[in-house]
Amino acid sequence: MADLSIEHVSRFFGDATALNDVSLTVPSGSITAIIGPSGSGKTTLLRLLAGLDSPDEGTVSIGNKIAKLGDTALCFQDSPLYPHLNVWENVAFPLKLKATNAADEVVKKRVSDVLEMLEIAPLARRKITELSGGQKQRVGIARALVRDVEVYLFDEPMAHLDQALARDIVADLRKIQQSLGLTFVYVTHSKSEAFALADQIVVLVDGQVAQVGEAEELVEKPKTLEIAEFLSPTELNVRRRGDAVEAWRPEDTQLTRGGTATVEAVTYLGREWLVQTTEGHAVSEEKFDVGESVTLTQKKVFSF
Ligand SMILES: Nc1ncnc2c1ncn2[C@@H]1O[C@H](COP(=O)(O)OP(=O)(O)OP(=O)(O)O)[C@@H](O)[C@H]1O
Repeated sequence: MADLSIEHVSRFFGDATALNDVSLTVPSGSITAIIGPSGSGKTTLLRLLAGLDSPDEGTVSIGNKIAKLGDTALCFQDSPLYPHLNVWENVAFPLKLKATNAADEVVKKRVSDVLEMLEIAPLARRKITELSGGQKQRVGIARALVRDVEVYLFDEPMAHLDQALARDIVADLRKIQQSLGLTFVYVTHSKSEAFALADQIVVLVDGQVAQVGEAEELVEKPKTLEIAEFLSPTELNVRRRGDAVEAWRPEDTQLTRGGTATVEAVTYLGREWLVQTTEGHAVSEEKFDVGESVTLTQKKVFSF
């Protein structure tokens, strides 16, 4: 297994620059998540890695060879499954295409193993039309993982699933990747999926790599206001003084009763309350009432 290297890759569509001089290494045997605002170039990058599109500038290589179609397996949010084939046949399909060099027994073993790992072995004989959304997506993932390739690519595979289902599948994916030492590139809108899965997270902004790091590093030391805003679970508090910008998360803001700020709105977040005041937002374990006077104390401030 070899590292995937993206070197000085740019992709233009007419006047639009979808990717601008992107360089990145995806270490073999690890998961790299690619996150970023809508339109930042995530899907464009993944299509280049899959060999479905070519860069206008730069190279994508695996080890010391330029990557080509077939070196990677791609799983989409709505992996198109063949409705006339059952689960087993759908998963075996990519291997059957190569049947000339894959013996029947090898195919059987590989398909059984993958169905087992994704906990869909009992569904092997079911028709695709008889599956739930989550089960279908497990079949789509199985059909990518059944292939023996250098890198597995995922484009928003959980986009249409509810959070609990997505969490279960993400946990299984992580287990499979770690036990087999596979290399994954995983594009997602979901920060929590990226945090749960990835060894390395790449933040793309406007077609450029804005920051690369582990989850904690990105959350605690965002390089730009845009990254801090993107990664904050709730709307950041921002103060501008000339060119200097300070920002702090509502989660890092303590709220006490009495003071110069007035509570304007209160939203229940599940376990805590988002309290919006005339002097900024705070997340509090205690409930405050609209109209109350409060004081906000910042526990951690980012300066940009
Ligand atoms: N085939 C195309 N023709 C023209 N412009 C394109 C094409 N594909 C992508 N773009 C543009 O390139 C930019 C990056 O698009 P891309 O789909 O890669 O972003 P994304 O980060 O995946 O977005 P989203 O999160 O919304 O899926 C966007 O401005 C998009 O409009």
